[in-house]
Amino acid sequence: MRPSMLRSMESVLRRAADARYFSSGAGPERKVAILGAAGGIGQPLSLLMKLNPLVSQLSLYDIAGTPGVAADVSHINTAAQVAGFAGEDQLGEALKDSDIVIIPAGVPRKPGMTRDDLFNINAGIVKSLCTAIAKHCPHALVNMISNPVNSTVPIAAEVFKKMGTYDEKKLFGVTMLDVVRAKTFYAAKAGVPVADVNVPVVGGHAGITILPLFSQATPSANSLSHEDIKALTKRTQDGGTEVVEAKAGKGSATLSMAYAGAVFADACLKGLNGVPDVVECSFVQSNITELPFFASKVRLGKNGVEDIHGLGPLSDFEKQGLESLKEELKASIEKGIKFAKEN
Ligand SMILES: NC(=O)c1ccc[n+]([C@@H]2O[C@H](COP(=O)([O-])OP(=O)(O)OC[C@H]3O[C@@H](n4cnc5c(N)ncnc54)[C@H](O)[C@@H]3O)[C@@H](O)[C@H]2O)c1
Ligand SMILES: O=C(O)C[C@H](O)C(=O)O
Repeated sequence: MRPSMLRSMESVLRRAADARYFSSGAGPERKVAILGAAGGIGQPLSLLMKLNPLVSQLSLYDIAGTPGVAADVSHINTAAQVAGFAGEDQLGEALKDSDIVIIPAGVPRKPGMTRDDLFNINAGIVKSLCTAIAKHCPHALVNMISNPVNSTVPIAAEVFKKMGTYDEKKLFGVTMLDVVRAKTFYAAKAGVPVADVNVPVVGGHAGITILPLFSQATPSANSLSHEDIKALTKRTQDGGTEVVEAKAGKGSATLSMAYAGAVFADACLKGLNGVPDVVECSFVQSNITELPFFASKVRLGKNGVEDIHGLGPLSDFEKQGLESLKEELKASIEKGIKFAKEN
């Protein structure tokens, strides 16, 4: 038998073994903490993580309201043990021994606001939560949802550096909702089954910094015109604003974000548990461009980020998009770093 055939058989067998291992519920013990668990994203995300068989302990923290959310979710007959924690006094206990911390804490946008308008409030929230993470679970993977992600991830990195716990492989800006949207919009336009679709989304998570690479979408749809691709790109970049306007003052995406956050956390758990070839897009410390943080496909493994994929071949339209996003993304990253250094 050829070595390449042997290798691919080995990989099939490994996947089958993984599937049996996890579906039996016999995986390693994993604790997931959600900070901001009583909020619009936090509640449905708590529900979805309670349904995940890879989670053994689910720790729900917020400044208030979490005992109720935890009691409610805890009645679901799945294996994860749920505990609710409210108020700063209980933050340490909520975080202790966590493998993954998901952060949807902070204020959402109202119509007319940019994500950067949230900076003044959310930067401080993220800073204090990350300080507590560094103290109580310094080895956890951190999934940052709070906006503006282009700045909150650099803030988290600086806080961890100050505390001496920074590991760039363990800090993720959650940009999965951009991928979820790009897949949905592309499938509808191209007339292909949405479950089969893959679209990388790179850059950052705000307006033009969100760059979907439809030229790399699969299954490929040659029927789409340049105008179609431009419109799909714009809709993906404006997806958050579409929801903010439709909610008319009652917040931003919560349900689709909870779904996207749960998919991304599941990928992180699979990576930690040694499942091979887990690849998702995320905003991470990166050197694939001149910017210090950048979203692209990353392979997730036992240490968090195992590999950062390059951008791959880009269309002229995407090359232009890449150049156009750099100035704004650089400024948002620098704003986060400056805040963390000065506060
Ligand atoms: N990354 C993304 O793709 C994405 C998508 C949607 C929303 N978001 C962002 O997620 C954040 C939350 O959105 P939401 O709709 O859930 O808002 P929300 O107001 O409904 O919930 C936020 C929760 O955070 C809690 N909170 C505030 N300060 C806290 C602290 N110090 N510690 C713990 N919890 C605290 C609040 O009590 C509240 O329960 C916003 O910043 C929003 O912009 C990001
Ligand atoms: O748009 C927002 O403010 C929330 C979030 O970043 C989103 O993309 O839905």
